[in-house]
Amino acid sequence: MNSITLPIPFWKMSGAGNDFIIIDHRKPLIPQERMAEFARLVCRRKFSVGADGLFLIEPSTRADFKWRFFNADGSEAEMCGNGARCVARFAYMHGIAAARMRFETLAGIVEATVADTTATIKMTSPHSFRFDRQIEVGGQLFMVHSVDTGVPHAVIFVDDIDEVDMVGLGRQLRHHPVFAPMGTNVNFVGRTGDGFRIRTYERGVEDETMACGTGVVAGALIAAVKGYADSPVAMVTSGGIALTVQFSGKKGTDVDQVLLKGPAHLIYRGELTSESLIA
Ligand SMILES: N[C@H](CCC[C@H](N)C(=O)O)C(=O)O
Repeated sequence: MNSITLPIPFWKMSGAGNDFIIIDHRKPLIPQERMAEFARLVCRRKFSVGADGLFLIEPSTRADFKWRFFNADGSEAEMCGNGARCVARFAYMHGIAAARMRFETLAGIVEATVADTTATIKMTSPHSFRFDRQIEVGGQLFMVHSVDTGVPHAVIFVDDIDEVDMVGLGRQLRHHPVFAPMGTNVNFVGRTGDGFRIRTYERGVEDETMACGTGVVAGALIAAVKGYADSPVAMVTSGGIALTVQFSGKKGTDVDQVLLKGPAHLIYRGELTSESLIA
C-alpha cells in the first residue's frame, strides 16, 4: 500500500474540550486510501496523540481551502462546529487564509471569522427538522427531536441532565433504527435557572465528548422552535465551557445566518512519527 510520508508536523487544538489533530496537507503526505486508518491510529488516546478527530487541510478551487475531517473511529464526517473554529484559527495562523475566511467541507462552504483565541462560524443551513417522536430505549420513553446541522443530531430535553446514563442511552439512541442508516449524534439538554446545559454522545467518537458544536446549534435551534429560548442562546457543555448560537430570521425552522461562537485553543505543536502509528 502507498506509504505515509513521516514525520508529519501537526497542531493539537481544543474547541471547548472537543480536541483535534490538525495537519497542513496542502502537499499530500497521507495517501487517500490510508486516511481513515491514519485517523483512527493517531486519535487513539494513550497509544498515540489522542483526539476526537483529525483534520487534513487541502487546497480548494472554490474557497480559501478545503478540509477532510475524520472522527476518532476513522469515519469521515461532513461538518464539525468545534473543529471549524480550530481549523479557522490554524489556517489564519499559518497564513493559509485571512481572519475572515471561507472553506469547503462535505456539508458545504463554511464561513469563519477568527478573533484572537476565539472564532465565529457561519454554519451551513440546518435541515431535516423533526419534532416530538416518542422513542423507547432502556425501558424508558423519550420525546426526541432531530435536525441536521451539518451532521445529524437528536435532541432530548431532560429534567436532570446529571442523571442521564450517557453511554447506555446515548449508544442505544445513536444506533436506533429510526436514525438508520447514517445514525445520529445524541444531545441531552437540561434547562437551568439562567440557561441551558448540554451533554452529547458523539457519532464516530462513540462516547460523550466535552463539547459538540453542531450539537449545541441543534439544541439551540430546537429550543427556539419549542419556545424555550431566543437568539442568542448560550449552552454550557460537558467540559464547563459555554458556546453561543445566534440566528436570525423568523423563529422556527427557517432560520438563516446561524452563527456559532466559542474558543479555539492551540494546546501544542508536534511531529507524528512512525511510532505514532504503531497499531
Ligand atoms: N462526530 C460528529 C462530527 C463532529 C461533531 C462535533 N465534534 C462538532 O463539534 O460539531 C459526527 O460524525 O456526526
